[in-house]
Amino acid sequence: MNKIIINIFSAANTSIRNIQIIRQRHFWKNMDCELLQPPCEVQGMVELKREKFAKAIQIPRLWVREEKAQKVLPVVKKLLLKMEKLKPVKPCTLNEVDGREILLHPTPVKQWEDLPCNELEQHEVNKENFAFTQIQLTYDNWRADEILKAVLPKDEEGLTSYSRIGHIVHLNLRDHLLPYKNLIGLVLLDKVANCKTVVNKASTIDNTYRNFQLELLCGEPIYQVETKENGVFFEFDFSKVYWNPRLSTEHERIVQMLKPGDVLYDVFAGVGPFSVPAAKKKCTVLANDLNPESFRWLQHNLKRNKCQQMAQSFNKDGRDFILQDIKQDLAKRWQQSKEDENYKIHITMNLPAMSVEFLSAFRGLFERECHEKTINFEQDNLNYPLVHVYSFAKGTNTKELVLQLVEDNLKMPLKDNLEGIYFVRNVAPNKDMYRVSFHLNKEIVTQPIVVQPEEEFENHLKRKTEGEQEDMTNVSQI
Ligand SMILES: C[S@@+](CC[C@H](N)C(=O)[O-])C[C@H]1O[C@@H](n2cnc3c(N)ncnc32)[C@H](O)[C@@H]1O
Repeated sequence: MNKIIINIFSAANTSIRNIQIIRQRHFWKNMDCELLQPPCEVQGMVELKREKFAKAIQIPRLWVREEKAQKVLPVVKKLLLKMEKLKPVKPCTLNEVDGREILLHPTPVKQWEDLPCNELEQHEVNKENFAFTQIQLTYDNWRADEILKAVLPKDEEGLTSYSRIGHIVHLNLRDHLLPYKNLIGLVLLDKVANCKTVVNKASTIDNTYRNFQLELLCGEPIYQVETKENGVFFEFDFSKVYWNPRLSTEHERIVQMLKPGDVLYDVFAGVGPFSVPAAKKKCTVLANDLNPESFRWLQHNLKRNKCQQMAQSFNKDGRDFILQDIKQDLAKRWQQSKEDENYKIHITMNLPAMSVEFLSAFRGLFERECHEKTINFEQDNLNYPLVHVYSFAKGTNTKELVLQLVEDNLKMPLKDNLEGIYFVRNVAPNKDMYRVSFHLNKEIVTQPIVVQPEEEFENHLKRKTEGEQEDMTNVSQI
């Protein structure tokens, strides 16, 4: 089953140019036609009463003899009334003659003259074949977005999107929509194909393992899902690990950079959206996550995709992973480094609220080896990893801000070794997620951060206050 992010009011995201194209092609939006909207009494409904959506309306129709139907249908195809669970063409016997009733859209067709009359008359279909007929609309005839548009307050932003993770629909409802949460859940459960569970993000992600705190809105409390991202299968318990389908494009960007034979060190691997496709691509992978549940599913997903022989997985703090496992693997590679080596080494660090703080672990990582000359840092072709570190930034000049954050934490400016700063996604109004990609270099890995005694004392105080604040508020974001 696929994960998807659905913009349920897709027209809201359609550019003006696209709307014009749609108009030229003669597609009429049902919700622009009052007659085809749900009854106005449903506006503001908090408890879902499906029967309140029943509505009888008069619709233009053509009746044609059975033997003429095949010729006539293409002539009026663009004018058909299209709604959920409604067949616009139905068998219909009139005056004991077998024929078809063709329902037409009431926006473009108000009278016989609105039809391509000349063409129709060539098929012996004329004004007598045209009339208005009554049809009964029900809750079943509208899509989820149409139902919600009719119900939710008109003066505030409606439900614009939701995420799909296997059978789970995941919402992040704004405060003004909370009174409608049960109704929204039921409508989605009714209307989204294969949906069995609807959950709402209960609060900001405020725990170490970054998994969403979920509130079950309706359906079964089953959180074990199977989903597919970029052609790779993932299984996990959505209530216990971090998974965000909105990152699938970014995962794909990184995986596309990798070639068979490359190396990936994934510091905050989660259930493996970078590591599993990389291992599948025959890269050597060292993947780590602190959350024992993520670690378990990471191992499972490597096996599930038959690539566990390419990967080693670790369940420890990211700093220890850098200081111990990345260091050991890199040291081995650098000691055995050959002239014609052409694989690349990548390091992914996706814990955007905090990843930058782990960068200091690279400073002086090989100070001793440099000093003792067990690794030759004078050689030109040393294979320095390309680090992809993710960070959030708020306000304006966000791109400059993330670079500043990286440099502040590395305590070193990025110069030629800066590969690029890339916008990943907008996380909240005024808050963006970025990737800063840069190469480690000799200065970074051989020169430790020198902390002045006063600065050390200040940092100690700062860490202490920050720690206390975090304990008190316990709030941070993804
Ligand atoms: C934002 S998620 C990213 C997961 C995955 N790489 C992705 O792109 O979807 C961050 C991950 O870091 C893990 N994590 C949090 N703190 C950590 C730490 N100190 N050391 C290692 N992993 C940590 C969490 O359990 C979570 O799986």
